[in-house]
Amino acid sequence: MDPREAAARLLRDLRTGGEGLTAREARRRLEVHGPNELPHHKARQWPAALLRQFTHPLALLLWIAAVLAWIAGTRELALAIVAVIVLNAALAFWQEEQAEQAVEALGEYLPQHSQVRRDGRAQSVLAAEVVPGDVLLVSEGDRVPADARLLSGAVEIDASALTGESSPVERAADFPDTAQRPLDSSPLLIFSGTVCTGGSAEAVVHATGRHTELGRIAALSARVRLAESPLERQVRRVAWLIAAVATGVAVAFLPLGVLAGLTWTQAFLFAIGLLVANVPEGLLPTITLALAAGVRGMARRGALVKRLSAVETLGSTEVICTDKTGTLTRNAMRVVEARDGSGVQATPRAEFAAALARCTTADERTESGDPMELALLNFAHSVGVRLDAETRDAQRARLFRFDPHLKRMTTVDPADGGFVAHVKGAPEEVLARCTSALPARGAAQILTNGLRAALVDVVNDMADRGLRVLAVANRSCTVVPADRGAAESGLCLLGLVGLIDPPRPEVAAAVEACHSAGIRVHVVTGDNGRTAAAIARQVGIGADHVVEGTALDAMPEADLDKVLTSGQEIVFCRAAPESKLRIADALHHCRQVVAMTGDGVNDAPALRRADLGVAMGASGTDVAREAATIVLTDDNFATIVSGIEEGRRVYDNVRKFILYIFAHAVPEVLPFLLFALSGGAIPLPLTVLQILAIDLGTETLPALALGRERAEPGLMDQPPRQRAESVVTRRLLLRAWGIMGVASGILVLIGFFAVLLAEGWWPGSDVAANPDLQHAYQQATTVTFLGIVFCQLGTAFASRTQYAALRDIGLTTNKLLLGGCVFELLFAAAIVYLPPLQTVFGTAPPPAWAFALMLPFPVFVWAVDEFYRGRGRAHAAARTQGPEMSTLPSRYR
Ligand SMILES: Nc1ncnc2c1ncn2[C@@H]1O[C@H](COP(=O)(O)OP(=O)(O)OP(=O)(O)O)[C@@H](O)[C@H]1O
Repeated sequence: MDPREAAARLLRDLRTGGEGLTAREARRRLEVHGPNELPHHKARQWPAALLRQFTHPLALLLWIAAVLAWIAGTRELALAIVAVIVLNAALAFWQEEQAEQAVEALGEYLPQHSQVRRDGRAQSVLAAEVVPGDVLLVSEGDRVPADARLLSGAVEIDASALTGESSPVERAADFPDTAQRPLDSSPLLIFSGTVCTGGSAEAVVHATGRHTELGRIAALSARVRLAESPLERQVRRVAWLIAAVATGVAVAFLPLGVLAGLTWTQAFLFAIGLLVANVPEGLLPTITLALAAGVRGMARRGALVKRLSAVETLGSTEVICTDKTGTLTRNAMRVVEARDGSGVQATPRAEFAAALARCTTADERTESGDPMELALLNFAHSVGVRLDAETRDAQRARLFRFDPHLKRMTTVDPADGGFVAHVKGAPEEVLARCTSALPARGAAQILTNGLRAALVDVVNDMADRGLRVLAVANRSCTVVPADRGAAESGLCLLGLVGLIDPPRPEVAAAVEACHSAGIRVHVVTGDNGRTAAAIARQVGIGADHVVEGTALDAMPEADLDKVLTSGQEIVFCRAAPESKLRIADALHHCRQVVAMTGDGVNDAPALRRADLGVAMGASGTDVAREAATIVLTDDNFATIVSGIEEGRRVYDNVRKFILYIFAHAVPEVLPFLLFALSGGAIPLPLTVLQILAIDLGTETLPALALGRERAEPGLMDQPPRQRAESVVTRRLLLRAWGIMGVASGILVLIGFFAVLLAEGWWPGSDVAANPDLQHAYQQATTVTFLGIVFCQLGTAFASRTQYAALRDIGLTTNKLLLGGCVFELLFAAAIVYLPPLQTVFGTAPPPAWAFALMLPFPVFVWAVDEFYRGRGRAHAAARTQGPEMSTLPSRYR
């Protein structure tokens, strides 16, 4: 079948007609052709993904270490390293699978719908259920769900997803078709994956699912991999840095170890151990998983994130530019006030109500269409005028759609042998085109300057009360006007309507949360400045400055930058769709991280330009959803704020486990330094395999559990993180190494020496030569090992907060961490008490009193850090007594 053959033949070949299929036939075809989806190619890729885990550079470093250990004759160490590689690869593979699943599962939250004609009427069906032979109704903002051939109408199509060509192309049912290949563009065909950016058309579907052009291309191209986020990139860099330092330390240890009395082989093995222990190979997948968990958390709260990196960007959001209708307000419009042509409150005359009933594309019966137009239809109905949508559309002679630049819409309808143009739109636009006005009673009067001024006052008064005001006008004509200009001139003002759209109840609290989190909220709307400012103030947005669209257009870049960095909250009103792009651009230039909402086709460029494009899932167009990074399933402003909180929490948690993992470095390296610096007079307090047991065994689960920590109190009371700030800060290093690391290092050495000295050891004694001392030495290294495990328990609890006190979050609130600690202790006990493991790890059960000595270790390590954090809070509180109180985060107060 050739989709370019004559329409009638194609319809016959597809066994359908202009009225579409019956629902029953569509169901049958769905059975035959399968769902209109592209096949997932997930499972086939896993061997490659798993293999990647064994061959990434850090793993290769470990392989080299294993081979060297094997050559040096220590099979045990070589095998242990291979075990480490395998375990890590398995864990990383699992973590990445989880992350991918989290992102893939998002599709289920937001199924795409398409308009088709079935059983002779238009209806919305799941895009996955569109079948060949369906008649599609495509209009502005829709994603084309399948390959189809136009039957009537004309559309503008953005085919960039398919062809890479960025400028939209025209497609019309009545264009002559001279194209060579379909994709280059027969003017009659529209393809799955492209989007309609203007116009409307009907088209019959001829291919679905993998039989579409998109399906053919998708089958050829490999799966898109998760793009690396800046955080992951940063952490990768940190991981490399640490690997380089570990290698450096290991190489430096070689001569030092030999000088201290080790043989070259021993020193060599030791160096390898140090290297293996400190290469942070598990760091990256753990972070990917934390981000993916964040994606899941956000999806539960109604924000679908399309890229992992958006989680962290959300956390650093500084400015939100939001729409008004539907996002701040409920989008439940209702007419509450009507005025006649002279501005006096009155019940509308028949002409006025007829204009409302005709100048619309909404359908009251099916409740489809613009909510504002539905509210107007409802109002017309309440004053006695009702017109069924099909008759209205059939009678209409001409439609000039609502244009967001012109802010008005017009229909030309038949009346008394001639025609009437019905116009509605923003009052200033309509008034400027009126020459007369019709009062509630009597004949039309000339629209004098005095009356105009009075009407403007009335509009302002209504807008100040938060009402959206529309002016309605008409004009009789004998023939259908040739163009928009002719239809919309010399009008007679029929009156004004005021619509109320109450704010969403949860928005005020969300705005307040933004303010305490140091985030500014600007409103960008096509509505009147007074209305927008009134609504903004109702929900607590400052609206310190109102910028009209025309003023914005005339504003030089430098002035716009100044306004945007002034710290004020701004209402941009009567904004053209392009204004959003300009604002996004300016904020980007001022290096402010901006989340920008949008729902229309025209918003797509701004959504792409903003750091975070936020599209409306319920009311937005497919085009906006495609361009955005985040889709709100409930269109609610408050959901953005929940997303920001979630983003901050995830980022904080990444820091928490980096802190925890870093803290063990000091108590592990200090013993070696001591050994080397003492020239061997002090025996090595910790063996290589014991280090491996800590880093790659006991610590893994508590670290993962920290990635799931709940939000810390005061999280939303601090200013946004700076874009340039690294995930590893100086404060983090101070806490990890300088505070908890040093405390742990001292404690474990106390334990080690206490056991040795108690058994009669003295510096310089040869522990290998004396059998009694040999056992004491094994017990002492075991105490070092256990000491580190105990200290890390304290570190884990201290790492749970960055600023807050542990009592503020509760000791037992992270159940996963409690489980992780139990695992840590059981693992350590197995290494100390199970005979086969004793042989491998060189451990011996220490005396009971040593346990009594170690018991307070966790509390001590936690307490030093608690004291440090407490002092930080006290300092900040003292500073906030100063004049800059309001600029400091309240978590310090
Ligand atoms: N269907 C319509 N017919 C006629 N005029 C309309 C229509 N919709 C909106 N207008 C007028 O155009 C103005 C801008 O509307 P538009 O829908 O572009 O604003 P918006 O930016 O979406 O507003 P908001 O931020 O409130 O969602 C409105 O204030 C109104 O005066």
